[in-house]
Amino acid sequence: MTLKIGVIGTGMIGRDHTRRIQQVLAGAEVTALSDVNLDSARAVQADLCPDAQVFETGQDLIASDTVDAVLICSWGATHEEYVLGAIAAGKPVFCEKPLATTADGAKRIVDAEVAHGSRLVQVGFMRRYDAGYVALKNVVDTQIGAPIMVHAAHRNPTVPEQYVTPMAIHDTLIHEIDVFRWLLDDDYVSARVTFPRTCAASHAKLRDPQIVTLKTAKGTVINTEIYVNCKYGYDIQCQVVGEEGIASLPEPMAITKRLNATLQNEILTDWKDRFVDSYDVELNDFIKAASAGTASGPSSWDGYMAAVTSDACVAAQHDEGALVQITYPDRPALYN
Ligand SMILES: NC(=O)C1=CN([C@@H]2O[C@H](COP(=O)(O)OP(=O)(O)OC[C@H]3O[C@@H](n4cnc5c(N)ncnc54)[C@H](O)[C@@H]3O)[C@@H](O)[C@H]2O)C=CC1
Ligand SMILES: O=C1[C@@H](O)[C@H](O)[C@@H](O)[C@H](O)[C@H]1O
Repeated sequence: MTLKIGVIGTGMIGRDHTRRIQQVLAGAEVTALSDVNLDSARAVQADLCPDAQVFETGQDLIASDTVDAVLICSWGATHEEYVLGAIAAGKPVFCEKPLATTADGAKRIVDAEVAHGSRLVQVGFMRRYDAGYVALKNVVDTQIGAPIMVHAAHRNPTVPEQYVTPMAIHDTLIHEIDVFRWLLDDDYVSARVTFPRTCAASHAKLRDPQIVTLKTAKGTVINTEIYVNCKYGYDIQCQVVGEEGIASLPEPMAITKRLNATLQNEILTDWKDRFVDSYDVELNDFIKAASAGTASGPSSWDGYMAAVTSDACVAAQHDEGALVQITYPDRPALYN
């Protein structure tokens, strides 16, 4: 059976995921598209899936018989209504991060899925599918003893003018927030933010860089530097310090050059290239599970926990150096 997928939001990542489904992955095809900008949906239809139907609204797409499963790639603030719509229709749904822009919104999705009684939602936290993180987790789980500290960095060469201080959490750190819960099999209890001097390349509405310190229930302290005007490249670093040794995330593959009297290794500049393989693997996972009427991978609960933690980090941004406690309800049995 070929899974019929409807894509809501055909901007940058919606187009890229459509390309994946149409040209890279097996077992699914894009049969429907929707975007508030209908021209964008029509352009993706023309370029990648001429047989797909273009719907005026996302809710019409979700209700259509031509759609078995839904991919949500619209702006974050619109995710909640579409995920709730897909759950109400009983259709598996892949939702790009964030699951919702507020913790309350994410909790409404958790409650709806729990009431449905089985998993339908996968959140687009693709780093869990990255070969480097998977290898790192294997070493952390089996070789370096209990983790004590994590030192991490998320650096972008530059960001658009509309990127402001809280986005460093909601848009950027959110990947670390999720991947470290998974890597350490732990939950967070507190957050603290420190701002070094703002770099010259930033602007009045963006304090960049910033350092976020998260503490987990098992006592591990995670320091993550977010620096989105670092200029030199897109660079994701992660080092886990355990009782017996240290394990680091591998660098992406790069040719080492001896050239012009220097030893050189190229550094990527675009996050799309850094995680290109993991996007393929996460969507393949979605297609497999959705074809069986369910979902696997990062869950609504993970999306909710990321939202709760993001809110705490943003509160910590407003009170530099203060320790903000992180609390959440018990995890429903559906997510054990
Ligand atoms: N997992 C990852 O690494 C990444 C995830 N994302 C997430 O994907 C989502 C989309 O990001 P981009 O593609 O970069 O944005 P974008 O702005 O390029 O595309 C978003 C599209 O959604 C459409 N849209 C907005 N409101 C809509 C609505 N109510 N119904 C239907 N369509 C609507 C817009 O017209 C636009 O075409 C965001 O939530 C973002 O955080 C984005 C980049 C990377
Ligand atoms: O989601 C993403 C972007 O929105 C964000 O701005 C980048 O820093 C991330 O690495 C990328 O994966």
